[in-house]
Amino acid sequence: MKLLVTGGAGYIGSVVAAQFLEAGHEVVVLDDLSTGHADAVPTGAGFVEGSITDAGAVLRGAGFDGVVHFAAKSLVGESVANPGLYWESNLGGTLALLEAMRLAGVRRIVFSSTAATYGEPERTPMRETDPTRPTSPYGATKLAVDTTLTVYARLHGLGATSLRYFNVAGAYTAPDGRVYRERHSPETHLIPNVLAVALGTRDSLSLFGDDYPTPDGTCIRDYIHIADLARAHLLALDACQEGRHAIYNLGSGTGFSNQEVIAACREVTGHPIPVTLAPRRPGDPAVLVASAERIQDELGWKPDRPDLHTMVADAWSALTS
Ligand SMILES: NC(=O)c1ccc[n+]([C@@H]2O[C@H](COP(=O)([O-])OP(=O)(O)OC[C@H]3O[C@@H](n4cnc5c(N)ncnc54)[C@H](O)[C@@H]3O)[C@@H](O)[C@H]2O)c1
Ligand SMILES: O=c1ccn([C@@H]2O[C@H](COP(=O)(O)OP(=O)(O)O[C@H]3O[C@H](CO)[C@H](O)[C@H](O)[C@H]3O)[C@@H](O)[C@H]2O)c(=O)[nH]1
Repeated sequence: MKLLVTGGAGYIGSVVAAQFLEAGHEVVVLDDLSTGHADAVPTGAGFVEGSITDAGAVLRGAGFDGVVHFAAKSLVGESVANPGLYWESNLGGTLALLEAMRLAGVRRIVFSSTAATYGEPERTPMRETDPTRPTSPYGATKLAVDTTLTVYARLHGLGATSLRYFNVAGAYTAPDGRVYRERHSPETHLIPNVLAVALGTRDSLSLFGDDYPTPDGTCIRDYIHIADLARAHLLALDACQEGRHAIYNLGSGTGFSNQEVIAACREVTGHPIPVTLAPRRPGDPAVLVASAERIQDELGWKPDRPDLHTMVADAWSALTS
């Protein structure tokens, strides 16, 4: 297939683009480099520097079979401070992309949705049928795109899949030896921030809260290895059916507390990793753990690397090699 990968210069999009190339597909990356890096675009992919609002010029008459859509603003805190930017980029940008697809006759899309569409969970593990009450504009814009995809599938015959990622971690080494790793600036995610202390680029890890109703008082999250997550996109694109919008959670199904993550990082790096207790971060639910049963049942996906130690070790070796 000939595929457009929006956001393919970012952490997740670059790995998925690499895996699609490995599987023999033709890939063009569309990325405005607002948070991504041109040198993350895999060798062999075409690259257009630009916004998803200009997707029409790329798609028109070019024979694309599908779009894999990662391009988005994705910082919860920034979305609270500047919701307009999130509605404009995430919902407005995606509407422009969907219209460009409709006009160019491109019939399949796989979309990066998020656990943040659910908000505070009513039960654990979380299922796709659970209520969606996002607690941030970021989660709300992603949910609005999910809803729009349902409508485009029903009214315009689009084949759409939303993958609701939980906490993506680790690094990917492609068969050609190239290493893809997380490079956000600012970095808000826990594992890269903990590893930055071991690397010496941060003095200590600010731990946001230790008074949550969990066994050790710190938040619990469901980490999924970037290689496992990326593989799900290939299955999802193959399974897209015109007129149907499917939604799948993507997590490993096991929760680890922030303290357990820090302990795993100490073990992998051999560094004591000093921690400074900080106030809770607004909007952080105590526990987010996925039920990934639906994608296991319907697409046959299951994680090969659910072990937290492996994710941390892969992230660490990508940082230090
Ligand atoms: N990292 C996670 O744990 C996580 C969890 C849930 C969902 N997601 C979603 O996955 C996707 C990828 O996340 P990531 O961690 O790789 O982020 P990232 O910031 O590394 O990648 C996003 C890419 O999109 C590009 N981009 C942003 N807006 C654009 C626009 N308007 N036009 C063209 N390109 C644009 C950026 O330059 C960047 O290369 C996002 O949609 C994010 O919301 C990520
Ligand atoms: O320096 C840090 C960074 C994070 N944390 C804590 O570590 C946990 C995980 O935080 P992350 O920022 O790594 O991940 P989130 O669970 O907040 O968010 C991620 O997963 C969400 C869904 O679960 C959304 O999809 C979101 O886009 C994605 O970044 C939270 O308790 C957070 O407060 C710290 O204590 N210190």
